[in-house]
Amino acid sequence: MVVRESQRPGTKRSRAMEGLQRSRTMEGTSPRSRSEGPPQRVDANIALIGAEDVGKSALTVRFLTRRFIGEYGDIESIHSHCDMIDGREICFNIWDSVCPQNEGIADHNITKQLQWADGFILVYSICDRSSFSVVEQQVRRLRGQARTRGGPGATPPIIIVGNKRDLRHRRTVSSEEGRLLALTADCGFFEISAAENYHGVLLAFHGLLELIRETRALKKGPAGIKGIVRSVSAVFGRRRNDAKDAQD
Ligand SMILES: Nc1nc2c(ncn2[C@@H]2O[C@H](COP(=O)(O)OP(=O)(O)OP(=O)(O)O)[C@@H](O)[C@H]2O)c(=O)[nH]1
Repeated sequence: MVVRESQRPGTKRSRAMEGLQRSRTMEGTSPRSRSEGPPQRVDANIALIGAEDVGKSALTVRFLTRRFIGEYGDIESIHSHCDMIDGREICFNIWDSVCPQNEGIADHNITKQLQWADGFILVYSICDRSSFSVVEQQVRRLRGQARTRGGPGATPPIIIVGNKRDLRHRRTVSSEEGRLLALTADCGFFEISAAENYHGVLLAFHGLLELIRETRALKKGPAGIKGIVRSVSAVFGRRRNDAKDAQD
């Protein structure tokens, strides 16, 4: 397991941009995926978004370090985590975002995140109804922008996470509401607690990884067929030309 950490404390926003730059570099320098046949390393860029204080950093840190440390204001940032899963090296690049202050910034952020991310984790707190509304808006915004950019089905996979399950006695959003939103928006759904255990957090990240891989495989499908058609045409085109040359 490799966990990369920045060397100095910084604000969450600046740390996110550092992470963005670092993970782009990582993609560009993945040695095996470029030169030695089938790629062994898989990069998965994941953006965590949601309202303030829902536990985005707590979930990120829990996934990266297995620990829950309670306060996340000025800690050193941790953005990338590589692990062997099913015999493959998987590098998670995690963008732990801040909640935008207004609609304009929210739209701008989503545009940038859509360009970068392979998948999204939308987080709300089960004790904070307004954070659930934020997730509803974010799903609409993501779907809307992705449709404009790339047609239907262009949104990267999304997992909705209801966090702070350990505080169920203070719950204001039921599990059914979370599940229903995920069902209607065609997203995965997990209700977990970053504070309580690591396993649920792991399942959510790995669930998203699975969806990212499926999406990539689907994207490759038609291109693969096009590639075969192109090679067949090239071969037959060459044969026709060879035959013509032979006749001349
Ligand atoms: N009880 C409980 N508290 C949690 C859980 N996850 C996070 N917290 C607490 O909620 C507070 C906010 O957590 P953060 O991880 O900083 O939330 P955030 O979404 O990154 O917040 P912003 O950076 O403000 O957007 C902290 O005090 C955490 O300790 C959880 O699963 N259960």
